[in-house]
Amino acid sequence: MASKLSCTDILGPPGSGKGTVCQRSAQNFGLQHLYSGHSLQENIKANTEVGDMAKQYREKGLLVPDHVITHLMLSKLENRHSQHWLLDGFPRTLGQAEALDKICDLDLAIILNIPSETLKDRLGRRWIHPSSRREYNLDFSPPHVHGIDDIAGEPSVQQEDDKPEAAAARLRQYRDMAKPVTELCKSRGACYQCSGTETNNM
Ligand SMILES: Nc1nc2c(ncn2[C@@H]2O[C@H](COP(=O)(O)OP(=O)(O)O)[C@@H](O)[C@H]2O)c(=O)[nH]1
Ligand SMILES: Nc1ncnc2c1ncn2[C@@H]1O[C@H](COP(=O)(O)OP(=O)(O)O)[C@@H](O)[C@H]1O
Repeated sequence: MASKLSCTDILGPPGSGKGTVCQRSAQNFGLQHLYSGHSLQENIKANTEVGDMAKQYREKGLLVPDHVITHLMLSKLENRHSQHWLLDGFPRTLGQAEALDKICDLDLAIILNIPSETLKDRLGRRWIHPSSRREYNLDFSPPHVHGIDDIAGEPSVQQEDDKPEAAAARLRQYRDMAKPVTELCKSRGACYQCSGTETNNM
């Protein structure tokens, strides 16, 4: 039987800094960063069937159905078997975690615990250049000119699901879904919990 994949998982609510931590870790340790939000965004851009469906869920701040995201993510993981993966945004439900568990040995789960007021504040200040997905934060990593992407010189925008109502729905959903996922990850590998309000100090 083929050996299982090897992966590290970064878990946390929307705005907790998963993407920021993953970008730094992928660069510093040569890991392959796989980000579920980005994979869905690629499909939205390419107008695929998955993309059309994902767009509707995203705009309301809802998770896309398990079978859709699981199929998308597992097919990417299985394509590059020799790689050590750094997973960002997946799994988010127990169903996703169980599907991943069948093909992947979890080396480490890093869980980001950030106070909800900080999360709301960060999401409200996150702006994105749509075509490159470059991210800015009005305090933490501001662009040179407000609302303009530093490299393309084009407008950056606030995503629909970072606006207050959708962001609040996403945070509520995370609270409802996260516990069994973190419990499964804890039972499988080393688990490191980071708490605080500053990514640079975690
Ligand atoms: N003020 C502040 N903003 C941060 C910090 N760490 C990350 N951010 C910003 O908060 C937002 C959410 O971070 P991100 O890495 O995208 O989180 P994710 O949604 O969990 O992937 C982004 O706009 C980041 O630039 C921090 O320590 N302080
Ligand atoms: N593992 C997942 N399961 C279901 N939906 C997902 C998953 N990952 C991303 N999504 C969808 O994409 C949206 C944006 O996710 P993401 O870009 O990871 O946001 P954030 O960085 O704010 O946590 C989610 O609100 C959800 O609709």
